[in-house]
Amino acid sequence: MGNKQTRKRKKTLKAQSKKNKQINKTIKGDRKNEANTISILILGTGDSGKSTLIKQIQILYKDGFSEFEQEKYQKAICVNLKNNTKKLLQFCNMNGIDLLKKNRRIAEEYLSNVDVLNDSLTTEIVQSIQSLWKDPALKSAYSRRNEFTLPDSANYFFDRAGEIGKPDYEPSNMDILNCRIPTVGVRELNFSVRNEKWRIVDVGGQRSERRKWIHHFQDVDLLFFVVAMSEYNQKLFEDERINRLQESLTVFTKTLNDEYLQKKDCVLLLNKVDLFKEKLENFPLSNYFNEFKGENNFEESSEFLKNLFINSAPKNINSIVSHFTCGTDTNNIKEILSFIQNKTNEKYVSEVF
Ligand SMILES: Nc1nc2c(ncn2[C@@H]2O[C@H](COP(=O)(O)OP(=O)(O)OP(=O)(O)O)[C@@H](O)[C@H]2O)c(=O)[nH]1
Ligand SMILES: [Mg+2]
Repeated sequence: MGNKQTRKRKKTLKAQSKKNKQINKTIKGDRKNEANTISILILGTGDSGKSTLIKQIQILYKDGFSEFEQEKYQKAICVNLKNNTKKLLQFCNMNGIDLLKKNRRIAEEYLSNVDVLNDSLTTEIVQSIQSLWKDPALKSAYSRRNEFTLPDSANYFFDRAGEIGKPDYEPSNMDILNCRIPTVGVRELNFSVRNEKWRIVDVGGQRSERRKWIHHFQDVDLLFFVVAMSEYNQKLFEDERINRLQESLTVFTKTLNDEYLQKKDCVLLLNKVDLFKEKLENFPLSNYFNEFKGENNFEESSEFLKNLFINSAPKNINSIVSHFTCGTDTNNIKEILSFIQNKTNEKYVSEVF
């Protein structure tokens, strides 16, 4: 009896020890993988283009977007389209911008009847949106969008309202890149380039999200800081008294001063270069930044903003390089990521691998 029990115990112990060995092997494997992975953390204020970069990585180095994601973006695109129409109409009302006579009733009905979140995008709603978007009043409100909060891609979707309203509409990659969904929480993406492993972490950039950033500082190899250059004439969504680019600069300096980020390498992505170029024609940079004394052209204005950030970078970081980017342009992002990957590999491959 006693012998039988002892044999049973020995068998259990042996099985346990085998299991422990397996667990240790897995942990060791994970650690090895971790050590071989280059970790990037993307920071920047809300709406600067951080998640758009993650979407580009999905397109470039993964299999694009899953069915679940496509459905999520399709819903968001419809809600944003309805909501942005409402925002433009409200701005017209508040600022005494008169619509064409034929659109006044459409606008009234839209404002009182359309439930942005719950109504589906019917043919009738699409027709109203198309008619309103053609109205010079809405175009005028759109050109003054720096006075209120409207996603940068609103016009892209207004122009595609007919397509979006079709029952079999499926968002293209370009639609998804342009779709705005503010990030809440954290998203991590692992990907490989030429057999090298990378991990990229995307966080929310709005004020309420920033206190979560610190939890991700410790394991960073490379920091991306994204700035929307085109924000120079916009007010902050969270506090309309504050210039958005000024907020970005404050966050940049304060964050890079953190003790955990000392001696880190930073890539400054000066994003939304397309919108920046477009805006300069009507909104010279000197109207918003008194210190800028240059000519109102892209070269001098962009150089000023670049230096504003580079010169404000704390001395304790290891290195900082900058790139002008257009987050929605896949080729542009591919080129810049390849450049960064080559440079980073030169540094980290010898250290990490
Ligand atoms: N025109 C243009 N639009 C851009 C560019 N980069 C990003 N966008 C758009 O800007 C909007 C905001 O981009 P996101 O990537 O969601 O911004 P984010 O930094 O992740 O914002 P949070 O999640 O709130 O922190 C989206 O509608 C993008 O399509 C760009 O270079 N040019
Ligand atoms: Mg985001």
